[in-house]
Amino acid sequence: MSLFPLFLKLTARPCLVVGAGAIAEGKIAALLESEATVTVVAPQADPRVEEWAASGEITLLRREYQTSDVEGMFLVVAGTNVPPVNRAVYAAATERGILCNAVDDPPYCDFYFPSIVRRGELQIAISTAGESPAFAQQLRKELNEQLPKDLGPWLMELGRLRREVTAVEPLGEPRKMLLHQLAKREVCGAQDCPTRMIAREHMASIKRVS
Ligand SMILES: C[C@@]1(CC(=O)O)c2cc3[nH]c(cc4nc(cc5[nH]c(cc(n2)[C@H]1CCC(=O)O)[C@@](C)(CC(=O)O)[C@@H]5CCC(=O)O)C(CC(=O)O)=C4CCC(=O)O)c(CCC(=O)O)c3CC(=O)O
Ligand SMILES: NC(=O)C1=CN([C@@H]2O[C@H](COP(=O)(O)OP(=O)(O)OC[C@H]3O[C@@H](n4cnc5c(N)ncnc54)[C@H](O)[C@@H]3O)[C@@H](O)[C@H]2O)C=CC1
Repeated sequence: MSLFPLFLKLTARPCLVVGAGAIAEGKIAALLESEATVTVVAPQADPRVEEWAASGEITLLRREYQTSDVEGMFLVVAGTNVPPVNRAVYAAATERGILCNAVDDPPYCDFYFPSIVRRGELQIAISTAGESPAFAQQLRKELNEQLPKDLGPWLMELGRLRREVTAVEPLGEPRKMLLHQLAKREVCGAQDCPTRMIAREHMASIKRVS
């Protein structure tokens, strides 16, 4: 199987989660993290899901799923403990061209959830295409141990510098080389960091010329 990897922008996109137990809860948390507009339908909801509903972070429909729930959705996750329900959700979504994941039921998934290592805006998503979710999880833990803890703030600063550079330096080889230089991670303070000094000098020389 050859899966296509991508990172979706879900901000304000309507997403449906069917089920509100332990498994659904993790999916809802991930969708909220991506700023999706989340509707959950389930007769029984775990406490954390009830909290999200009470604080207005999600819309919770306290009843059994019905086919029309998928109407207008961008993405659907079927995470009940009743496989035939999950499969019916998948069928309804598919009929309407909506992507769906029936949790832990690969033939009824248009996409799989990856294992994620995260540092701020940096995300490393691991997929084994369902060959071994346990291995995906173990690799996540290994990478998490190895990656520096402060990569998130460092990347934010790098992004800010990159925007400064791209605002003044036109597209081309010198700009590319400078950005590669900046992206080399040095263990040093922000002010005396050689890559930042290079950037500062370069920006100053651009200003002197113009
Ligand atoms: C295909 C996929 C579809 C999907 O659900 O998206 C799927 C399917 C199945 N998982 C099963 C079992 C387990 N899943 C986990 C854990 C995770 N499973 C996740 C994703 C995926 N799981 C998708 C493929 C991902 C990939 O391989 O790249 C992760 C990465 C993300 C997430 O779930 O959000 C998350 C780790 C997150 C993390 O910690 O980083 C563990 C580990 C544990 O629980 O300790 C076990 C037990 C050990 C084992 O089985 O390996 C079973 C058998 C169920 C049964 O026994 O009946 C099936 C069904 C089947 O294989 O047929
Ligand atoms: N909990 C776990 O650690 C694992 C669970 N799974 C599988 O994931 C699935 C879900 O597990 P849990 O979240 O633990 O189950 P759960 O029992 O905690 O929650 C099930 C949820 O589905 C809802 N539901 C049931 N019928 C429904 C319907 N007709 N319409 C809408 N909602 C409905 C319930 O109200 C409840 O909110 C199960 O198939 C389980 O086998 C797989 C691996 C691990």
